[in-house]
Amino acid sequence: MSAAPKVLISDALSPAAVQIFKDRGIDVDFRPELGKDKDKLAEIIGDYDGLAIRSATKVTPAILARAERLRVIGRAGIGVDNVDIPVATARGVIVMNTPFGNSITTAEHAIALMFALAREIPAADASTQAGKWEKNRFMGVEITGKTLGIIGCGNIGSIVAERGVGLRMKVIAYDPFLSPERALDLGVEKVELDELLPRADFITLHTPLTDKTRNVLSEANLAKTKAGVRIINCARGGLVDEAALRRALDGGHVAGAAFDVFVEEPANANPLFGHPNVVCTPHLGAATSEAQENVALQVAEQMSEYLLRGAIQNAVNFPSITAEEAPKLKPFIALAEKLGSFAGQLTETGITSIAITYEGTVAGLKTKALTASAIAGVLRPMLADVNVVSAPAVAKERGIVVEETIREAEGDYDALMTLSVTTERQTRAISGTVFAGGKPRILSIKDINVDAEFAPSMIYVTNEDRPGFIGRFASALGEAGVNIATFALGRDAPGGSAIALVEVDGPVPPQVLEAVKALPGVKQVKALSFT
Ligand SMILES: NC(=O)c1ccc[n+]([C@@H]2O[C@H](COP(=O)([O-])OP(=O)(O)OC[C@H]3O[C@@H](n4cnc5c(N)ncnc54)[C@H](O)[C@@H]3O)[C@@H](O)[C@H]2O)c1
Ligand SMILES: O=C(O)[C@H](O)COP(=O)(O)O
Repeated sequence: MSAAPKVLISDALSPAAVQIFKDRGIDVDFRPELGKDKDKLAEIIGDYDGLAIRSATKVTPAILARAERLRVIGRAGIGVDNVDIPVATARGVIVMNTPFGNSITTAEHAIALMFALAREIPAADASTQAGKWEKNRFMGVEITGKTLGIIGCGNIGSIVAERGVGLRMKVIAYDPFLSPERALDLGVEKVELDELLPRADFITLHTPLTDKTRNVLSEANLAKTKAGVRIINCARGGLVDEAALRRALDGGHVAGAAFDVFVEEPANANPLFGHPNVVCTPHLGAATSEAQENVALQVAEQMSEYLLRGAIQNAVNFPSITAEEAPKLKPFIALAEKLGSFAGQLTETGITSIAITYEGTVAGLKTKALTASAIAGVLRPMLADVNVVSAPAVAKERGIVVEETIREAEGDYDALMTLSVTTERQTRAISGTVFAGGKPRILSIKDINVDAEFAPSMIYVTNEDRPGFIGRFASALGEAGVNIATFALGRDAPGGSAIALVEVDGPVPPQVLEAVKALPGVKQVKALSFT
């Protein structure tokens, strides 16, 4: 029996996660202090199959380089900007998050910060508790009837929008991906950024930090805002130019700012600190017991399902596969991998494209996962480290075009998969199916029908279809002491091109291949191996 998978929790997750892992039979180490100790994390990460994190753990290329066993990173929360996704993907590590578990809590924090700004609650609280009773110092603004401008109206932005509507605000939103129907449903007016900036009394940000959203509130855009605007950022540091915002606050154009997230975190110093109209919290957006319980339970379940059953949910670098789909996919993943491996082992020049056609029942499965497996199979003979997660990215990086076609069953088989690999010299196609019992089977090679199973040790021969070849071929193997286990033959036409696919017991010595190659009519000979 193989050893139980091992998971490291390197961030302050709810202990509920530990219990889930234990209940599922997974070994778990709860070391929340490691999120801040990258050297120690690098030292021990090589022992783990899974890593569960929040935002304190930075999963850098240096950490990933030491993570030899790592199969999955689970983010108990939404933002995965603390994980180097391309490097994780290239190393075949699934990265999953919990996209909804803390949305309500974070939206509530944005609303709480909006009220804190409108009524200067933190400053009034400090003054009152200092015994000052400054009743005339704090003059707030009403929320009702004000315009709330939302930048990024996804999960959290939408909840903020609903709350804003409930507070009798006029809600406008800038989000290129917000459909007019969804805006109507939410009671939100969809606007362009240049319209939102001068209209909003309160602006709240709810986009991820990307190259497009970085500094969305730049100096120039801050200058376009309405005088007296109040700005709330509960999404990510870097969406607002902090230094420019400080100048706008000092100059009085911006009336207040409430920030939960900062360019540098932990934010021990920041340009916004010390301004009387600034309210700050230390990245508390997701910090409620409800949200933390939600994300911890969810991430532990998702990681366990992947490590134990191969089910993939909420991965940011691989298509989802449910626990029900995983066993149905398994034999086709093996078929895709083996078809790819067949083509990959025969390929000697640069690959320009890989095309996969799915016919019949297999077309209804998660073909993206099958395609990824086929690509991994093609590339592995050349790049040993590639796996099903990293393969699509590796192919893209190498300029290999990947095409997927899905169609109804046309031939004799309920499910048929055909893989064509085009190189600088030729296109080679191979088809297969899965027989009862889950066994992958080859059905045709280069449009020639051949019926064979994949075996650990095989010899593939293409030759001219002439009398006497089979006898000479079998004798060559027999004389070299190579025992034939199964023998599959095919040809396109009498006297045309023929194929022999032979399963042998044990590895094939190179001199045997040479001897076969020297037989009359032989065009190509190759030893293949399928594990
Ligand atoms: N402060 C916290 O503790 C906390 C907690 C949870 C989430 N967050 C952060 O909140 C952010 C939003 O989370 P979500 O769950 O709503 O994500 P989401 O993916 O559901 O929504 C993001 C929205 O931003 C939109 N968007 C993308 N690029 C845009 C652009 N250039 N301009 C305008 N809109 C754009 C998208 O279309 C999408 O609708 C994430 O960055 C997340 O990490 C912070
Ligand atoms: O993206 C998120 O989910 C939030 O930023 C929460 O981060 P945290 O888990 O570190 O509180």
